Amino acid sequence: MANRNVPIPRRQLYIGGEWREPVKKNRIPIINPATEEIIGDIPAATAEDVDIAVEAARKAIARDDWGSTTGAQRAKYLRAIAAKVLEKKSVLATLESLDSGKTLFESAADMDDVAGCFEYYADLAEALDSRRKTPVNLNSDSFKTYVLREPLGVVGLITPWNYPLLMAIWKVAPALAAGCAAILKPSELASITCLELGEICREIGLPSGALNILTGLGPEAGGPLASHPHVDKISFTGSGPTGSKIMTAAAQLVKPVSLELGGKSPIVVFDDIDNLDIAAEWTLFGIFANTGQVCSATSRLIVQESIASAFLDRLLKWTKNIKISDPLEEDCKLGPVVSAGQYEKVLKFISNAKSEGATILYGGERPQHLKKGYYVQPTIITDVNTSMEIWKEEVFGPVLCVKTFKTEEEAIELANDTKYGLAAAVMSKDVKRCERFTKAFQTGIIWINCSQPTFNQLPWGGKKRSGFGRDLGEWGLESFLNIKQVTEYTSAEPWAFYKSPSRN
Ligand SMILES: NC(=O)c1ccc[n+]([C@@H]2O[C@H](COP(=O)([O-])OP(=O)(O)OC[C@H]3O[C@@H](n4cnc5c(N)ncnc54)[C@H](O)[C@@H]3O)[C@@H](O)[C@H]2O)c1
Ligand SMILES: NCCCC=O
Ligand code: NA
Repeated sequence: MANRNVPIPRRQLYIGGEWREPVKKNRIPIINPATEEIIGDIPAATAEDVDIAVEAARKAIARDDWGSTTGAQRAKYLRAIAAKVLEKKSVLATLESLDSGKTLFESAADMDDVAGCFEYYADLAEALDSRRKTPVNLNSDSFKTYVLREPLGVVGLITPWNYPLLMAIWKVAPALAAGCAAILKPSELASITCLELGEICREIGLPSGALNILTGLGPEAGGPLASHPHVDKISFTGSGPTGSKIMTAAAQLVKPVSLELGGKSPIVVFDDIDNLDIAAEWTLFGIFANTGQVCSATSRLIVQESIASAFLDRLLKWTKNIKISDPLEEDCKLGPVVSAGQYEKVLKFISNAKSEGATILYGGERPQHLKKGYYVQPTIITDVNTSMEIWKEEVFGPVLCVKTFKTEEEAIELANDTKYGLAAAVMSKDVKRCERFTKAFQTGIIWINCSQPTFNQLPWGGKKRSGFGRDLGEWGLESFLNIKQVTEYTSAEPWAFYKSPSRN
C-alpha cells in the first residue's frame, strides 16, 4: 500500500502568482472517498475573488512578461511545468487518489499524461511562432492581406472531478500555449492537485496572473466566472445541466463557450471477432476503468445475438477477477466512486433498472468486504429495453447495460439511439464493416477494436448533447486563438467608388 500519510497541503486561492485567502474566508472539506474521512480543506472562492482573479489575468496580458511572449518563450514555461509534474509525480498521484478515489496506477498514469500534454502544447506553442502571421494571396494588385493568430484573451476553464488534474490540463496547457491568461475553476469534489499546480507555477516562475486557480462551489465560483464581462471565453467540461447553465450565462454577453459534456456511448461487438477474451477485456476497460467515471465510457454493450451468451460468460469471468480495494493498494483495479452523492446516484440507477424489469446479471451492490467508502461493485445489467432509464441516461459509475442485435442495421440503430454523441466503439475483424460504422456512428470519437485509448494529438469532443468544440490536438490550441484578418490597400490609385468633389 502506498503511503496514505502524504500530508494534504493547506492552500489558498492562487491569484496573480500568490496564495491569497478568499475574501469571505470560507473553506470546503476534502473527503477521501475510500474512507469517508475529512482529510483537509480547500478555499471557497466567491464572486469577489473571481473579480480579483480576472483583474490579475487582464494585467498579465497587458504586461510584456506574458502578453508579449513568443510561443517559444511560453514553451519553456510549459516544459518547466511538465518537468516539475514528473519530479513530484509520486506525491501528486497519491494526492489524486486520496482526493478522488482513483486507483494509484491510474493516478500515476494521469500524471504522465499531464506532463505529456504540457510537452505536446509546448511543441505547438513553438510552432505557432511561424504560423502567427499567414499571408493570404488574393491575386490582387490593390490589396495585401494576411491572417494573424492571437491569444483570445482571458479565459475561464471550468473542469470536473473524474480526472481532476488531467481534465484541467487539457485546457490549461493549450490556453497558456496560445498566450491567454487563464482562470481555472476545478471541481469542489477533487481540487487538491489543481492547487498543487499553482505551487508548481510559482516554483517555475510562471509570470504572475498567467494562470489563476480558484477552487470553490459551482454556482458561487464557476457561475460568476461564466458571466464575467471581462472573461473572453469559457471552456467547460462537466455535466449537461451545468453546461446548459454556463451557455445561458455566456449567451447574455455573446461569450464563446466550448462544452465537453457527458455520454452514453455504445460498444458494438460482432460475432466475427477472433478472440472473445480480447474483446471482453476492452469491453471491461471501456466501462470499469476509473470506476466508470469517464465521459466516454462505453456503457452500452450491443452484442450480436449469436455470441451473446458466450461473450457474457467471458465478461463475467473477467469481471469477477477485478480487484476492488482501497485505491492505494497494490493491483487495485476498481476504487470507490468520488462522493457520497455519486454513490447514492449510482445505486439509484441500479435499483431503478431493477424496478423497470432489467436483470442485474452481476454486482449491483456495495462489495461485502468493504464496510466503509463509496464502493460499488462492477455491475452488468441485461434484459434492458430502449425505454429504460439505464439505457438512456449517463450513470457515471461502473454500470454496463447490455442489449443484443441480429443485423448490422439493427446495431447501428441501437448505437445511435441516444441523445448523446461523444464516443462509440466497434469490435469486428471486417474492415469494411468497421468503415461503415465509422461513418454511421453519430459521435466525435470512434474506437475500432478497442475502447478509450486517448492521445494528446487527437481532437476530443462530441456532437448532439455531448457538446461542441474540441479539446486536445491542434483543435485544442485553435480554440484559444483569435483569428484576425488584416487587409491593406496597397494601390496608389483612388478607390473611386464616390464621385470625387475635385472633379465638380
Ligand atoms: N466530454 C468530456 O470530455 C468530459 C470529461 C469529463 C467529464 N465529463 C462529464 O462531466 C460530468 C461529471 O463531472 P461533474 O459532476 O464534475 O460535472 P458538473 O457539471 O457537476 O461540474 C463540473 C464543473 O462545473 C462547476 N459548476 C457546477 N455548477 C456550476 C454553475 N452553475 N456555474 C458554473 N460552474 C458550475 C463545478 O463546480 C465543476 O467545477 C459527467 O457528465 C461527465 O460525462 C465530460
Ligand atoms: N481518457 C480520458 C477521458 C476523459 C473523459 O472523461
Ligand atoms: Na474528494
